[in-house]
Amino acid sequence: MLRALLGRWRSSLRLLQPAQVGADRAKISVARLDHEYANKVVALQNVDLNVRSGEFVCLLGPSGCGKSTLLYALAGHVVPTGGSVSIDRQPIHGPGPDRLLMFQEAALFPWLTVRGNITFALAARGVPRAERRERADTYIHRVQLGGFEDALPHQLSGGMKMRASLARALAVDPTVLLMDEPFGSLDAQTRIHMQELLQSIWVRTGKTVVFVTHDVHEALMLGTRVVLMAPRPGRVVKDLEVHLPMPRRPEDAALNEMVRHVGGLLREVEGRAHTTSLPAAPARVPARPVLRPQVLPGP
Ligand SMILES: Nc1ncnc2c1ncn2[C@@H]1O[C@H](COP(=O)(O)OP(=O)(O)OP(=O)(O)O)[C@@H](O)[C@H]1O
Repeated sequence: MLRALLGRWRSSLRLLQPAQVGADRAKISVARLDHEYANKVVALQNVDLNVRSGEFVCLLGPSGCGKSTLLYALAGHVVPTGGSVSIDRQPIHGPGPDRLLMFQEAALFPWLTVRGNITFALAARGVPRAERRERADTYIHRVQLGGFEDALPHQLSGGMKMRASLARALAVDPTVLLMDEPFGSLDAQTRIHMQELLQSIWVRTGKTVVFVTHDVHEALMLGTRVVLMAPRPGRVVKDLEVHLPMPRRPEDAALNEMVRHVGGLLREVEGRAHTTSLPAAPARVPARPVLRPQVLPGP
């Protein structure tokens, strides 16, 4: 039984080599990305990442490893100090309507109803008035908020606000959805519920999603890929493809075996980060760090 289980999770998690997702086939292409903040912190160094259309990529790593900086570079809110980011082979020079960034806060206008928040966003994107209400209601139902169309944000729970925010994000139909720990402030049960909801919506829409988290279980519940990052300097250390069928259940045994394994990798990264002595102003590390990936068995 145990052997069968181990066999199942091992064959479901594969180490991905950069060449396996070529830039030519990628929806999002990040090449040799560097970012150094004004205070000399090297948030990202030499990051390569290609994301295929319809992938759900989770950026996982300890605090300070550059997950958000990478996400904001994709959103166009951070202008990297080196390298390039392109979407559909078009270089990114700033924010654009093809990408939508979601945060931990639902960021709803408090004076607008749930429907009003969504129709406002649709108006801002140039959706004709006649279409806005119907489209808003479609997504309100999709996130299971039917009956709350006319509720104001203060009348909603944290999870409901996040569902409203998700409905708004989906209604404007970006090509790429960028999510920065969106469920980080929710209680454990609501968080699981939101993960299940997001999964079912993703299965249905096939959106390209890049999702930042430091929670291994969340990454493996949601991701078709988990990109493990390490800090000082921020970099990618492992790119893992997750072949577990969707929808995934939080209690699934194979998923939880995988969580234990990836959790071990994360602890290794965290351990190394803590033993690294930091100079007061971290200098730029000249070469890409030597990685010794623990190669997982292939298919
Ligand atoms: N605006 C900024 N100015 C200076 N340094 C910054 C700025 N934003 C982030 N940093 C630094 O860059 C590094 C990467 O930060 P980033 O927020 O991208 O990491 P993260 O992995 O998302 O962390 P967390 O999980 O804590 O949000 C950190 O050392 C952080 O202190």
